[in-house]
Amino acid sequence: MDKGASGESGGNAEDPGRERGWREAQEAAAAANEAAESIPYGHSWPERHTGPVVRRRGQVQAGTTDQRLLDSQGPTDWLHGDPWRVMRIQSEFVEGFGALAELGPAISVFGSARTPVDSPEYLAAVRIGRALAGAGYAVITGGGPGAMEGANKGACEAGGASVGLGIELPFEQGLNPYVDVGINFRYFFVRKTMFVKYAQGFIVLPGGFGTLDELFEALTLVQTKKVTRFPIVLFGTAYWRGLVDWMRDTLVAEGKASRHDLELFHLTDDVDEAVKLATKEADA
Ligand SMILES: C/C(=C\CNc1ncnc2c1ncn2[C@@H]1O[C@H](COP(=O)(O)O)[C@@H](O)[C@H]1O)CO
Repeated sequence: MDKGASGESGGNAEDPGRERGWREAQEAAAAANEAAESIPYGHSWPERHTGPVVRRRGQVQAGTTDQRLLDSQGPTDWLHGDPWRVMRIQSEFVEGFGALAELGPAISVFGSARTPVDSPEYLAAVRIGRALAGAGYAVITGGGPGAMEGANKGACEAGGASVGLGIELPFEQGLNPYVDVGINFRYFFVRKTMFVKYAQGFIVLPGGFGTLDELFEALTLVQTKKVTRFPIVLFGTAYWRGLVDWMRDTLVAEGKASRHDLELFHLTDDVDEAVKLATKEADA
């Protein structure tokens, strides 16, 4: 803001009428300020409302939010504080919702970032992406390499919508070249909301911690009925068998999950079956 244009006081030296009007407005604002801070609503304590926040007694801050915004030239540590982070988090939701709201039916495909390009798993991801595009579904991945890239490649080459929801990581990777709509997120939890909110189901290829995190987030959401009608397909029976056995023989056997929870997901090695299972609720 160019404060010099109207002088340091904020008045207008070339136009005495405007200068007087401005000063009167300032005085009225100051009086209102003071009144709000001293005897509001008949109470005897100072009170100030700033949006939904009420401050009373010693917690009342001087000035108004606008004043603090426009006058501030002080330290910049607020840039790194939580209130500012909340704005960034909010803006990530806004950007994500804005970019994906009109995507149409979609399936999120997860899998290892380390799957080699020349592996059967990469090829399976390509085939899954292609089959989903052929069935009229957009493919949403984490936008990274490996299985994510395979699924985006299949979708992109088949003319489908290929979406990558990237994540800021210490080792910068960038979105894979087959992503046609890409969003880079700072926050995992915002990104995870998008995977669920804009997909009708999940297909999960073999993967590590990141993939397991996404799988168990989805399972928890379905188990707790936070999402309904949301198929989860584990692709690669040999890879997932050990985990499923452990769920049955340990989790369920020791009463940490119900027998019915094992019905919250499907297991297959067949691309067409994976697509059919993942899309069945949306097609129903
Ligand atoms: C590890 C390497 C690159 C990481 N780059 C990633 N880019 C985007 N998304 C990622 C990345 N790494 C993990 N993810 C997310 O987790 C899932 C895969 O994690 P996993 O531990 O490999 O199973 C994946 O679905 C993403 O959403 C260098 O190769």
